[in-house]
Amino acid sequence: MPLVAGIDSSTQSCKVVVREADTGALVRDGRASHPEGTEIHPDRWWEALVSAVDAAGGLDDVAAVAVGGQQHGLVALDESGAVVRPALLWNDTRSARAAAELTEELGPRAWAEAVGSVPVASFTVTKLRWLAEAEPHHAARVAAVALPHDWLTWRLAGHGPDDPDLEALRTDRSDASGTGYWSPATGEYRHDLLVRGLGHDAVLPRVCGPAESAGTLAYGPNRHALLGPGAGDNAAAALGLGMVEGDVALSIGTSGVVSAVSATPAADPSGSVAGFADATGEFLPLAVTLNGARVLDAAARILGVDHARLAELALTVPPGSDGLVLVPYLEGERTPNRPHASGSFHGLTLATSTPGHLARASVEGLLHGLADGLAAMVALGTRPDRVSLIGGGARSEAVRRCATSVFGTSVEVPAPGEYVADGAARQAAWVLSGAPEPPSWERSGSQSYAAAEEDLSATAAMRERYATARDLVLDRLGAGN
Ligand SMILES: Nc1ncnc2c1ncn2[C@@H]1O[C@H](COP(=O)(O)OP(=O)(O)O)[C@@H](O)[C@H]1O
Ligand SMILES: O=C(CO)[C@@H](O)[C@H](O)COP(=O)(O)O
Repeated sequence: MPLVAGIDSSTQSCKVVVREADTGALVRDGRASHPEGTEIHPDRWWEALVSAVDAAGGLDDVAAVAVGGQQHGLVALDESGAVVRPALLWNDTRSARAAAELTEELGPRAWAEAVGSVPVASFTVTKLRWLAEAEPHHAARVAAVALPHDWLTWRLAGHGPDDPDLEALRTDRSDASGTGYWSPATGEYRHDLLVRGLGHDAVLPRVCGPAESAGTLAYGPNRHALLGPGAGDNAAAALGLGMVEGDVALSIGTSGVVSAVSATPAADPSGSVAGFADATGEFLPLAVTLNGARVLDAAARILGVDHARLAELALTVPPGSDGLVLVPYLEGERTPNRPHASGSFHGLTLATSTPGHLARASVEGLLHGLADGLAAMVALGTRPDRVSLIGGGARSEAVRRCATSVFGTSVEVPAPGEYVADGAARQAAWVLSGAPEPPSWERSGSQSYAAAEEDLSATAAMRERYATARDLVLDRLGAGN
């Protein structure tokens, strides 16, 4: 039976799965860490990919490969195929002023109509404007602009400084829709918006269809495997989960993401919802926070405990943390657009000054950010029939249980796994099959967390208290200068 590989080059690590193309059965997997930071040379991603592939037993026997990846990161290439400067990642907020300028120039409604989203600092077009203003010598050298997954796919096809064919760059609809210069509604690039950011035109990766081959692998001895077009990580996760309309995914990775499959493109002039495309030919409106699982990492660090103990502590305290609220803007925030904000605890009393309260308020704070995102999606027409929790943070028992009270609904927790890498593998199998639909792969082992009566009765008051606290935050010292 042929094998396929799926790769997830995400913010904190690279993960590889090798699966049977027909059944989706897991054959082997591997992972490797990425360095910390919001500015990373793409060579570090390549090195991690090579290590993760080695850990997964190599790619010699696979018939197709696809790459899912963190969205938006700016990979600027010169004429010789060299990377012009380290990539600015989706969670690098230095382009916040450029985002505000660009939004003001056209107006939020025009941006939403043109490209489905109002650009915030995460979007590639704002990073290009920052580059043009702050490092004009680098901007002048830019001959092509790619995203993390486009660049890795290009490298897997054997390109790079030794074979710098910029015209061979490929991407897909889902990741192109996070650039700020591609329209999910028309399926066309807006080179005028690219020029508005960068100051001049550049080669952009050709946008492949959902199951179109992006070329052939040139990695080690394997020169015959097909390359899939890849996808942005959220669209890859949707494919890995087999999401259909009515499914909402809450992903708690480095980012917090609420996403839902839709048959129509979204265009939200308020900027809360990004109107992205998915990896199957449909659309994937989503709302993203900068503060996902790292809020849990920070709370565990403050308390000097590991994740398991953090969860135990959190679950000693009732829903609503007796009024203690964390506004979790530890990295600034993207939804709402507050790139310079810092985090704040509100409602501290002698009674709430306990490790348990701090733990539960931290878990609830990150979930409130996602609940606000879901509310914005619902206002635009999303119908959440089933809510699933994925990403590293979903491994926490406290996240699972607190989610029922913050969201006021039951949640599904799919069996712990690498759904972005799985989605990339499923895309690879789809490309290999040449069929009109992706292969149906069975998924088992979901757990259901039902909302208890006392959880549900706390929801409205908690949401209201969070909404009051949400606006009472200080900017980070020195931020925005
Ligand atoms: N059991 C756990 N409880 C809470 N957080 C966890 C747990 N396991 C992993 N994490 C957190 O999940 C994050 C990594 O999740 P992942 O989805 O792989 O992120 P990304 O895709 O952004 O690289 C890390 O911040 C890590 O600390
Ligand atoms: O910016 C977005 C989507 O718009 C993020 O979802 C990134 O794509 C990073 O994802 P993770 O590494 O947190 O999974």
